Amino acid sequence: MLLVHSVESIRAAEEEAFARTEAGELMERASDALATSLLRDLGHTDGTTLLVLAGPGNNGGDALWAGARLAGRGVRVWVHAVVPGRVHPAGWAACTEAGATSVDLEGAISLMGRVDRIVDGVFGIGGHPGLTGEGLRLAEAAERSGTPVTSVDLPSGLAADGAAAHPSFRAERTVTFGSAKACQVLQPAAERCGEIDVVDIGLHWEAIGELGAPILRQWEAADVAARWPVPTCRSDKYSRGVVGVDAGSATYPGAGVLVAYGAAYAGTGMIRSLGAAEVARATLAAIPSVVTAPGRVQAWVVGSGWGDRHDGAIRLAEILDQEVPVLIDADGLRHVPDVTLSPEHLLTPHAGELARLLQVSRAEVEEDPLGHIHRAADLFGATVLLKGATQYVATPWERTVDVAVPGPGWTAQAGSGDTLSGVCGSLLAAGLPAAEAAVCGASLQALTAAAEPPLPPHALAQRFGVTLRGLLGDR
Ligand SMILES: NC(=O)C1=CN([C@@H]2O[C@H](COP(=O)(O)OP(=O)(O)OC[C@H]3O[C@@H](n4cnc5c(N)ncnc54)[C@H](OP(=O)(O)O)[C@@H]3O)[C@@H](O)[C@H]2O)[C@@H](O)CC1
Ligand SMILES: [K+]
Repeated sequence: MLLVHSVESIRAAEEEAFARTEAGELMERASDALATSLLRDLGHTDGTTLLVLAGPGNNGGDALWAGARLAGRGVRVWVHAVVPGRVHPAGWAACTEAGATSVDLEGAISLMGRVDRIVDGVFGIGGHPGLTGEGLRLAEAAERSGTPVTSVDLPSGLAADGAAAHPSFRAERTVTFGSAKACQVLQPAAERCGEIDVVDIGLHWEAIGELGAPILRQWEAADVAARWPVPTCRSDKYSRGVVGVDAGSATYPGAGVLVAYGAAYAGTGMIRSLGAAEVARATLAAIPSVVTAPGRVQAWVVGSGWGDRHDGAIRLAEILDQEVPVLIDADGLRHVPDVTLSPEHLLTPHAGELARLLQVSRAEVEEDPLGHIHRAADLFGATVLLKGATQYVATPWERTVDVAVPGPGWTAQAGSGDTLSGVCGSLLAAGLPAAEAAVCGASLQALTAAAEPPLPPHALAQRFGVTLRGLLGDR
C-alpha cells in the first residue's frame, strides 16, 4: 500500500526532523538516494552523460548534490541554473567543483536528445502549479527530445497535492522523498510521473500528531488479495454471504442482471433477485443459480437502473430497516438526503451523481474530488465510493481516503457501474467493512480490465475468477 501525505504534513514532519538532525542531513539522504537511482538507470559511469536542471530551491539542491556525486564517479555532467542567480549555493559549488559544466538555456536545450538522462530538479513541493517561461520551454524540449527524465520529488509544474496535469515535465521515473505525493497516484497528473520510487529519509509521522496520518492510501494487488474473503472447508452459502438485489426496472432490466453478474462472478454465496418481476425473470434466464423468492439477505444492492421509480424512497426505507449493509447506487442515490445512514451503508456515485448530491457542479467535483468525497461521507454519515478514472473511498470523519488499484479506461461504458455494485455487494454480504468492500470491488474490476481485451461488462465479470486465481494463488 502506497501511503500519500499532504505537503502540509511533509512540511511539519520536515520541521520535526530538522530539530533532531544535523544541518543538511535530510538533503544528503535525499540526494544520495537520487544519485543511486540515477546510477542504476544509467547502468554504468564510463562515458555516460547527464544534464541537471536546477531550480532556485531545495529541489534544485537535491539535484545538484546528486549531480556532484555522479560527476565525482566519472559521469559527464552538464548543469543549468533555471532561475539565473537563484540556485542552491552549496549544491552548485559542489556540482561544478566535481567537474560539471555550466550551460545556459540554449546550451541545455541543445544537449537534450544527446545526453543519456535529464534530471528535473526545477521545483518540488514549493513549486507553483503550472510551468511558464523558461521552465516550460525546458520541459517541452525535454519531452520532445525523448531523453528519459528523472524528476526530483515530483515532475516540476505539477501541484503535489493535486490531480491536475498542469504544464509540467514528463518523467520516466520520479524519486520522491519521505512519502508519495497525491499527484503521483491521482489521474491525470499521475501519468506524468512515471515509475515512483519512495525514499525513506527518516521522517517520523507519529511525532506530528493528526497531521501524521496519510491523506491517501493507494491500494496494490497484494492488499486486495490480503483482504479478499476466501472460502474454507467449513464455508457454506450463508457464511459466504447472500446478496439481495433490488436493481433494474421495466425500462432498464439489464441493470439488475448486470448487478447479479458482478455478484455471481465475484464468488458470492447466493443472489436473491427481489426487484421488478421482469428483472428477476431476465436474471434467472442469465444465471440459473439466482433465487427469486424472498428470504435471508446479508447485504443489499439497490438503485442501479431504477429510473424514476415512484416508490423508490419507500423501498429504500424498508431495506434500511433490515439493518444489514446496503449499497445504494445510481437512481437510489436521489433518496439519500431523506434517510438516515451509517458507515456500513455504501454510496457509489460517479462525479455527476456526487455533484447532484452535494448541489455543486460536476466541474467542482472533478477539480477537488478529495474535498467533495469527504464532504459527502461526513454529511450523509455513509461510506462513499466515487467512481471514475481514479476510484476513491471515503469513510465518514476519517482523514485518509482509500484509492483502488487503477485500471484502463475501457471500463468507462454503460453497465460497468452495475457489475461493480454486484461485486461490492457480494463483499458486503461476506462481511467486509464497507470501505474494504468498495476498494476491493473496484480493484478487482480494474485488475481484470487491465488483463483482458476490451469486453462488455457482463463478459468482463465472467473473467473475475481468472483475476482472483492470479491474486490468491493456492488459497
Ligand atoms: N520535505 C523534506 O523533508 C525534504 C525536502 N527536500 C527537497 O526540498 C524540496 C522543497 O524545497 P523548497 O521548499 O525550497 O521548494 P522548491 O520546490 O525547491 O522551490 C521553491 C522555490 O521555487 C520558487 N518557485 C516555485 N514555483 C515557481 C515558478 N513556477 N516560477 C518561478 N519560481 C518558482 C519559489 O518561489 P516563491 O514561492 O518564494 O515565490 C521558491 O523560491 C522538496 O521538493 C525536496 O526536493 C529534500 O532536500 C530533503 C528533505
Ligand atoms: K522536480
